Amino acid sequence: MGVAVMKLRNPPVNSLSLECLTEFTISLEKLENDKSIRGVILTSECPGIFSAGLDLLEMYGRNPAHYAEYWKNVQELWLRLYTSNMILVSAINGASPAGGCLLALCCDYRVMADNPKYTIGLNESLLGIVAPFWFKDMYVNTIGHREAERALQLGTLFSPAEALKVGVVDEVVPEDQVHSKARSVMTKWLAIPDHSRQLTKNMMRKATADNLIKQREADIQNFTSFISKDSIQKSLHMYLEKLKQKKG
Ligand SMILES: CCCCC/C=C\C/C=C\C/C=C/C(=O)SCCNC(=O)CCNC(=O)[C@H](O)C(C)(C)COP(=O)(O)OP(=O)(O)OC[C@H]1O[C@@H](n2cnc3c(N)ncnc32)[C@H](O)[C@@H]1OP(=O)(O)O
Repeated sequence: MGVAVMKLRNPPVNSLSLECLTEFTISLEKLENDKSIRGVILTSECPGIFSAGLDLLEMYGRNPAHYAEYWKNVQELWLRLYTSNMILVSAINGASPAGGCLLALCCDYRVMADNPKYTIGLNESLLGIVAPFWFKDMYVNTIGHREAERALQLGTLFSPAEALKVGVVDEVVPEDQVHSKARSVMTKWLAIPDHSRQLTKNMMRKATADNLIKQREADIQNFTSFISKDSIQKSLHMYLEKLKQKKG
């Protein structure tokens, strides 16, 4: 039926390393150029994790040129996903913090597994960093200004039930039904003529995408100088240590 399934596979936690981001963007571009493909189901092959978000090791202890290169690729993936002409449905089968949530938010419809261990949200403030304005814009577009304001400040990671209530996801289903539900949602969306759906999607999303397009270079510079600060590097170090200690 012209539907591709994209499975994120970067063990152990599907963090979005530079290599992973680049491969993702290229795959997406290929699908976009394949006229037989009308829809993509985005999911994960890592058990219990949709995506741990941006790779912290790409943003910690590197040089400004690396940060700039990394951020350019984060922007590129986001622009491609958010403005895709294809129908994107995410089958969220695990934890989905920060950049993981961003991937899901780019989709036209989000189905999440009903497992309270899985959480989703833009938790950047918990790491001592700040969600960029275009993450924020997409959050506001999805859940409204007040909910986004609160969730961004608190870095809230929502359980599936909470995510459904606030509108971060569209549906919560038993874990073993995430994929079948994503497929049935896709079937429904495929019934809409592409041209009218695409023009409508473009109308809804263009201003948000253009907001980044017109200041891409400045955004890269902002990110690079922000992430290079000693205080921010210290926060990231502490967060990485906390992740390590969780194990021991
Ligand atoms: C004002 C100007 C503003 C300009 C903008 C500036 C800045 C904004 C920049 C960026 C926005 C950031 C977006 C992000 O996405 S940041 C990443 C946020 N992600 C997280 O907080 C998730 C952290 N991870 C977890 O919570 C857990 O790992 C998990 C995903 C719930 C999985 O838990 P589990 O118990 O299964 O695994 P472990 O915790 O043991 O992890 C295994 C292994 O993976 C490492 N790891 C986890 N997450 C990441 C990651 N995101 N990047 C890199 N590495 C990660 C973890 O440390 C373990 O490593 P180890 O070596 O110990 O095995």
